[in-house]
Amino acid sequence: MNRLQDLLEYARRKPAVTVSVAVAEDEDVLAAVKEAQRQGIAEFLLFGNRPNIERIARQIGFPLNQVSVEHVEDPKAACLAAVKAVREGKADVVMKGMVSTADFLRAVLDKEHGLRTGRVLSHVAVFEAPLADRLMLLSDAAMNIAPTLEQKVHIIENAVQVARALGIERPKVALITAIETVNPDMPATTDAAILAKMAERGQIKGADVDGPLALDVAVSPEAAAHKKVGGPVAGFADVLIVPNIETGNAVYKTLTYLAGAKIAGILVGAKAPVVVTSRADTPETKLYAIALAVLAAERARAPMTV
Ligand SMILES: CCCC(=O)OP(=O)(O)O
Repeated sequence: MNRLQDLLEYARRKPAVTVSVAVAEDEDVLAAVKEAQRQGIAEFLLFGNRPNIERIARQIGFPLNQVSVEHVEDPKAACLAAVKAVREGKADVVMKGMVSTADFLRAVLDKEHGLRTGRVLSHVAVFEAPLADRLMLLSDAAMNIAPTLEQKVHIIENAVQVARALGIERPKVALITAIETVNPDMPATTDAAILAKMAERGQIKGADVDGPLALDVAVSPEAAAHKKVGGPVAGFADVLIVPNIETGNAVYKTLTYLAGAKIAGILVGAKAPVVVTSRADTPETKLYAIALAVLAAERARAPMTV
């Protein structure tokens, strides 16, 4: 797959999954739901304020006759109800609606009703940037605040799993930092060097992993040549692993708002795929994220070993 459009086409060919949406009372969320349903990608269970959902649906010309709507007034309770629908087997995927990521994730991580597996959960965004010739991945923009070295191993593994599901056989993973040398005053560079060595020694499998690499060197062969940085990843990274949530979230939103990129984001490592986009993302972005969740749900049924 080279374009997010390919992802949509893939999802259209698969049997529709059921998506439970937490706090669905939002025009862009419902526009994405409407389009995903029209394209036969997914069916929906909506949780949230029913009168508001019905009003917005009317405004955008979306008859709700094929959608289940459950009235849950309180947004946090709506998140929990949407997550529980997955736990109870009524839905295959849960999706964040018009609610903060923190409130939504609290429900996903709920000890009793949540979707924890014991694995590290991480956010993986797939993006199509106007100046790139391929799909690339970014992690983690939304879940892990300041991951430890061990958590970074799992973040890489989760991203590699998604990359391979997209058809990137052996992803090139760049560990993003500010510089290309190890500086003990910059812990992200020492972590990157350790992770690169771990991959070299087979402790991280299925990918070429290199770092520390600054973003320009990771994605631009010209920048890599100019700075004389070699290696299997420099200039051709498929996956960008950032050191913390601030970097990830800022890159995600820079791609969206300043670079004109298309983007799709989900959480990996839970019992089921979890669609996590920004509240301000467009219906198109939310639709791509649903399609990515379809791919992840499909792969969960027939897992690939990394
Ligand atoms: C993947 C981005 C998550 C995020 O930042 O969500 P909000 O913009 O809704 O806070």
